[in-house]
Amino acid sequence: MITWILKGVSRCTPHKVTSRLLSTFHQPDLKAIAKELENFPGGSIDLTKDNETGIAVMVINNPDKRNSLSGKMMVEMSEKVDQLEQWAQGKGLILMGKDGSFCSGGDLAFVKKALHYGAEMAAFQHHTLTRLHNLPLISVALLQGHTLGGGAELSTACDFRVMSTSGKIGFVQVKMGITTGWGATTRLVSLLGRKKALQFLSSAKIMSAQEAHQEGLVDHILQNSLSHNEELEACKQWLGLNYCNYDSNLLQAVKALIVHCDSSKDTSKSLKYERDVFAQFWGGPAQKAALAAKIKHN
Ligand SMILES: CC[C@@H](C(=O)O)C(=O)SCCNC(=O)CCNC(=O)[C@H](O)C(C)(C)COP(=O)(O)OP(=O)(O)OC[C@H]1O[C@@H](n2cnc3c(N)ncnc32)[C@H](O)[C@@H]1OP(=O)(O)O
Repeated sequence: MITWILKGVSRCTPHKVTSRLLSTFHQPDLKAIAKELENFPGGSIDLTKDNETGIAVMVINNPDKRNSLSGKMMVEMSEKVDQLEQWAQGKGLILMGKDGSFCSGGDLAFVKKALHYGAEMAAFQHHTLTRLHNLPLISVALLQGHTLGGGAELSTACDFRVMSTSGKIGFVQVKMGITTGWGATTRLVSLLGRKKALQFLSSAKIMSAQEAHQEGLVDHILQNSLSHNEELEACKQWLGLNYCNYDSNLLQAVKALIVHCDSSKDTSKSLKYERDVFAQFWGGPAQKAALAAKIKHN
């Protein structure tokens, strides 16, 4: 079982909203969690770095399951973020899914087997996605096809979101009987303010590209009728021409400055609160009912 360094209190009964639980866990043992997550196989996270353009592409590769994330993929994403943190020539990053879908959230096969494991998984994802968000690279999520649940959460860990005309995005967590587990509430409030975060998260509304653009969640909509590969090229151009024109040292300094100035509002408390609330609903009756209902969000 997983090692946690607990501060004073022991782990409480899940699914009860108690203020006691909200201050339970501290300092998760991420190595131990990674070892456990690796037991949930499927898919991969693939990274290519182009030293000439300074643009890397990270691909969420699990197309048979609409690029949902297995435990193993969560670990691989963390390892790829390690590599990007060390990339001296880097300027930009595109995060995308394989074969025309961005990401449909957690792999439901993993979710069903990991219903005892929400707090650990959320702690691991918070650590990875905070580091992704804070990379010294200008990051864009290329949203093709569906971006759902945890996938929508992933997209908020990038600096920008570029979407296909036919793309759809929805924070469907409440429909799945849970709250956000991968840090999207904290990031959405900071990105778009309380009102919009509340609208997205409480309605579970699935937005078209036009709607998401109007709401300010999506920064750019790609031209219609491009192939998946052409959309990637168009996204690279959008990123390259707008934001990657200058020397990598300078651009990395600009991004690091922004992260530094922004970290004056430390998100660690808010993320911790977010994962404590998530852990109370994860594995609870509402989630079990949603899983049994085999909901499709298209
Ligand atoms: C743990 C994080 C948590 C969070 O914090 O939010 C989550 O993310 S919970 C997961 C939320 N996501 C879902 O509930 C997705 C459910 N799936 C759908 O809504 C639809 O499948 C789709 C994503 C809209 C795609 O629809 P469509 O294009 O019509 O294709 P299919 O429905 O036929 O899907 C193809 C294939 O892919 C499987 N699939 C899709 N998403 C997942 C997933 N998240 N986990 C596992 N498998 C997934 C789907 O079951 C199909 O498989 P087969 O039936 O075997 O072909």
